[in-house]
Parts: sequence; C-alpha cells; structure tokens
Amino acid sequence: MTIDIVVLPGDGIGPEVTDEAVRVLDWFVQHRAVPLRMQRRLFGSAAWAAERSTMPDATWNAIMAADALLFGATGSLDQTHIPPDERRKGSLLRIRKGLDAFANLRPVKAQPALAESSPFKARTVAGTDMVIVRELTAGMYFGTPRGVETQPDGTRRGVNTHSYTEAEIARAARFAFELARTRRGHVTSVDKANVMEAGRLWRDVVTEVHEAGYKDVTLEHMLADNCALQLGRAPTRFDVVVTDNLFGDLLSDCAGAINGSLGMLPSAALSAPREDGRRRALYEPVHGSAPDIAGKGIANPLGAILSAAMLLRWTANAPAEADALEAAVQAALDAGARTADIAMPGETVLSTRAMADAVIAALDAGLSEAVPEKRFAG
Ligand SMILES: NC(=O)c1ccc[n+]([C@@H]2O[C@H](COP(=O)([O-])OP(=O)(O)OC[C@H]3O[C@@H](n4cnc5c(N)ncnc54)[C@H](O)[C@@H]3O)[C@@H](O)[C@H]2O)c1
Ligand SMILES: CC(C)[C@H](C(=O)O)[C@@H](O)C(=O)O
Ligand SMILES: [Mg+2]
Repeated sequence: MTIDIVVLPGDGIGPEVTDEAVRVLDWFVQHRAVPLRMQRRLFGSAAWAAERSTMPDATWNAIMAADALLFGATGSLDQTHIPPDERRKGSLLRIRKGLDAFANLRPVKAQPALAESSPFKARTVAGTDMVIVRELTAGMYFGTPRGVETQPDGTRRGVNTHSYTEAEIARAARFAFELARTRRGHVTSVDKANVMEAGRLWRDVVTEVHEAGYKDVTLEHMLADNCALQLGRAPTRFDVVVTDNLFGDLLSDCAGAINGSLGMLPSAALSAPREDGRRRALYEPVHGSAPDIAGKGIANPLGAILSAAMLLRWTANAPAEADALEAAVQAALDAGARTADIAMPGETVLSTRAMADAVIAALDAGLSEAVPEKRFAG
C-alpha cells in the first residue's frame, strides 16, 4: 500500500534541509522498495507570498488526508505584513493540534564522532541515549484564557494559561511508559510540582498511571530546573523523559548541545492509533528556520534526515530501513563528514547537499549493514 507523505518545507533553512531528507527517502523508494509517495505543499509565509493564504484549503486537506507530514521549519522574521488571523491559520501549532499529535518524541543520542564538537566533556556525554517525550497538544501553548489586554490604567497585561487535564497527562504518561518498556525501562517525569498546580496534577497523574499498570518500569520525578542542569551534568542518567509542552521545548534545545548542534536532533509527533491502528504523524527536525544561516547552503541536514528515519520506523513500518539510515548517518560522521555547526577548527566543512551526499554514499556502500548494533534510538 502506498504511503502518502505531504512535504511542508516552510521557511529559512526548512527547504534546504527538507530537500535532502526527501532525497534520502527517495533513495529508499528506489533501492528498498519502500512505497512512499511524496507531494510538496506550500504553507505559512511561502504560501502567503504565492497565494495570499498561509494555509490554502488544498494544503490543509492534503495534511489531513496524509499518512504523515515531513516538515522543515517555520518562522520568518518578517511576518508583520501578514494579518494575525492568517498567521494563526498557517501555524505549526494548528497543524499539531489538527493531527492531535500529542506524543512528541525527541531522541538524543551522543554520536561518538562528535565528542569534540560537544561543549561538554567527552566522558560526560559518551553513551547518552535518551528520548524526550514532549506532550505537544496542550499546556501553555494552548491553554485559555490567552491574549494581551489593556488594563484600566492603560498599561497592557499579557496572559497565557498553563492548563492540563488528567486525560492529557495520562496519555502522555502511558506513551512514555510503553516506550520505556522497549528501552531500558526508566522514566523521568519532569514538572514544576513545587510551584504550579498543573505541575502538581502532572506528578499525581503520572504516579497514578505508573501504579495502575507500569510497576515494571522505574519512575522518578524531577523538577524542570534541575532537569536542565542534569542534561548537561549527567545526560547518561536519562532513558525516557516525559514532560509538558513548554518544558519539553526548552529541555530538547538544552539536549541539542550534547552533540554540539541543534541541527542534529530529529523528532516525530504521533497521534493515538486510529481505528485502523495507524497513527497520524508529523516528522520534523527540532531546530527552527535559523535565519542567521538561511540561504547559504550550510545548514546541517542530519536532524531532518534522522526525522526521515523516524518516518521509516513509525509510519512506513520499515525498522530495518530506519536502522540502515541511522547507521549511514553514523558512518558518514565516523568518516569525518561535518557541516559548519559540528566542525572543529581545521576540519573540512561540507555544504548541506554534500553532507546528505555523504549519507547517501554510506547507504550505497552498504556500510549501514556493517554496523547494525549502532542503532539510533527512536
Ligand atoms: N519547529 C520549528 O519549525 C521551529 C523550531 C524552533 C524555532 N522555530 C522558529 O525559527 C525561528 C528562529 O528561531 P531560533 O533562531 O531561536 O532557533 P533555531 O532553531 O532556528 O536556531 C537556533 C540556533 O541553532 C542553529 N541551527 C539551527 N538549526 C541548524 C542546522 N540545521 N544547522 C546548523 N545550525 C543550526 C542556528 O543557526 C541558530 O544559531 C523563529 O521564528 C522560531 O519561532 C521554528
Ligand atoms: C516553532 C515553535 C512553535 C516550536 C515550539 O515551540 O514548539 C519549536 O520551538 C519546536 O521546538 O518545535
Ligand atoms: Mg523548540
């Protein structure tokens, strides 16, 4: 059965890195007969420029009908000319909510070849292998009331609401425990139960879900500020980290430093299984549009390429191909392929395209089969 992928390159470096992820997926279509059909669609600033709509109906309908989305990045510095309603209509948050993609997996695995690129000591990061499960469809990003109001004295007040229902917490917790069972059986639940009521509820519900059905998994609770510290101090202590939408956003960027660049991190956002057992899914690198380097052809495409590997695993049900792609990324890095963000002084710096070429060359060489034990956690 053909798997329909909608490709949304987006802004800044989004199109640059997504082109390479598509090229790599095409390799699998051609060589391994993974039946993917990819169609590219405009949304956001690019769609506004072309069609005066940030989310043309045809794009939204394609998103809703697709088996998965491959997303680049959103975030144009110059959106002031787009009316606020239109900006919301074409937003990534609307897509995540529309798919009900509540479980956002952000794997972080230390690449031995990048030990020197990390700002942390090699002995600190060596062996790091964790997945952050970020709740993606509730919390501070979606709570109401929200907005900016003018107070009686004429000054403004900005409001966002950190809101979680029991059901929203419980499904994220269940996902994390299930995932931990396929890994090292350890979950760290991260909150601010010491100051936030919704944080207290988070801790209580995660504990209840654990008691009710996951006693075989080890659960620890950690305050979010301490977690930010421990990600730099002792990242190997983490297996599965489950946390809310806002903390998950911040902590995954912290974890981006482990390999020296946010450009290395992939993600998958998954819905609950539908009636046919399949999950809606959105695959995107963790990084944004990186306006500081956009248009230069120097962005690191590995976060996008590793997101494509997650697509092979979670949507295409092709775990061997996902393993092969992750191993090819590792082989390219082991052979010295570096974009500017992960290069050390004196190392040859590759363009975005050349880095993807190095991954494809590793796939061609079949290096992937030679290192099956070096799996990237997903
Ligand atoms: N999922 C997304 O689409 C997403 C994620 C984060 C930020 N954003 C948006 O992106 C815009 C820029 O935000 P920002 O600068 O704070 O975050 P960013 O993630 O775009 O960039 C942060 C830093 O990491 C570097 N970087 C990021 N990706 C890289 C890559 N692939 N290769 C090499 N270096 C890379 C950038 O050059 C920059 O120095 C904002 O509009 C923000 O809202 C979008
Ligand atoms: C672009 C932005 C809305 C997004 C977020 O905050 O979720 C990004 O930072 C991310 O990490 O995916
Ligand atoms: Mg972020």
